[in-house]
Amino acid sequence: MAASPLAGFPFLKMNGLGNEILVMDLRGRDHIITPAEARAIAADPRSRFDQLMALHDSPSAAAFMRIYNNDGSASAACGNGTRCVAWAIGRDGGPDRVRLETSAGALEAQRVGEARYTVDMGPPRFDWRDIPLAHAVADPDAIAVDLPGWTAPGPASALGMGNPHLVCFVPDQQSYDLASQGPALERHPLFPQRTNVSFAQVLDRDHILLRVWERGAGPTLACGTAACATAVAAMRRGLADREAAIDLPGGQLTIAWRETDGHVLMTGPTELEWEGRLPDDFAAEPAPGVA
Ligand SMILES: N[C@H](CCC[C@H](N)C(=O)O)C(=O)O
Repeated sequence: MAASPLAGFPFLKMNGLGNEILVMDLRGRDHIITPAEARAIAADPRSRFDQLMALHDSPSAAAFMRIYNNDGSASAACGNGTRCVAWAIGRDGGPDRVRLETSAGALEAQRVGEARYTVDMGPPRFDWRDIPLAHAVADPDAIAVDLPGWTAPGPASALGMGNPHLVCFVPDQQSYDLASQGPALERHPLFPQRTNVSFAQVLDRDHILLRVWERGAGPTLACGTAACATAVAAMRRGLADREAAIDLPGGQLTIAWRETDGHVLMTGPTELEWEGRLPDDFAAEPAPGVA
């Protein structure tokens, strides 16, 4: 098997509140990581990730980001990963403010501490075609998500942050096991591209407990776009003010839904764990019939 153009390629192993992020800078290269390569990289404990952030050349930003889940699927948004990319571009005297392009639009990240960033994640998407949903719904905040043998705690919210989100509000996290319902809800027929699944417990108008089953990655310690989606859904329901602290298993994000332009601002930390290289004999055999 021919050596992959990724053989020996460097990476940064980072995390955003424990959400495991790999950053690979492919700017100046013309290789686009395939789903099979992403899965092979994730399968190696030395380069494991929840999401892989691949940086490519952009005419209008520091980089265009291709985002991969560890199942090889693509996403147009990753909040924790975006903070990590901003740190990587800004390290060693780089810029404190970084513009990044994605297939869902441009993002601006601003350093607000040594390894802490505020990212303008853009506006939430409520139109069914932008989330996306399989069809129009009467009320995106009244989605019935009962499953065989499981009664949802109430009507859920469907919205997008460049990626799809289903937010279920629960009276207490202890009595709802996300791991048992996550896989089915991720594949809820209303979501043609699957969805990220959030169980949110509103503690106060500025404080929400959140657990997330991520599309293409399963349970993670934190999910930035889910924190954005959950905060917006709570605000739309009148359960939270325009800024809230979101407590995830990995730590806390602050989310603000700005009145002036409707953009969602996410603030949180980044962490560099190690710098590594893919094996010199790295190769990924695509699954038969799959790219
Ligand atoms: N699993 C998500 C992408 C990563 C989102 C999450 N890690 C974040 O920090 O926003 C999706 O397929 O839409």
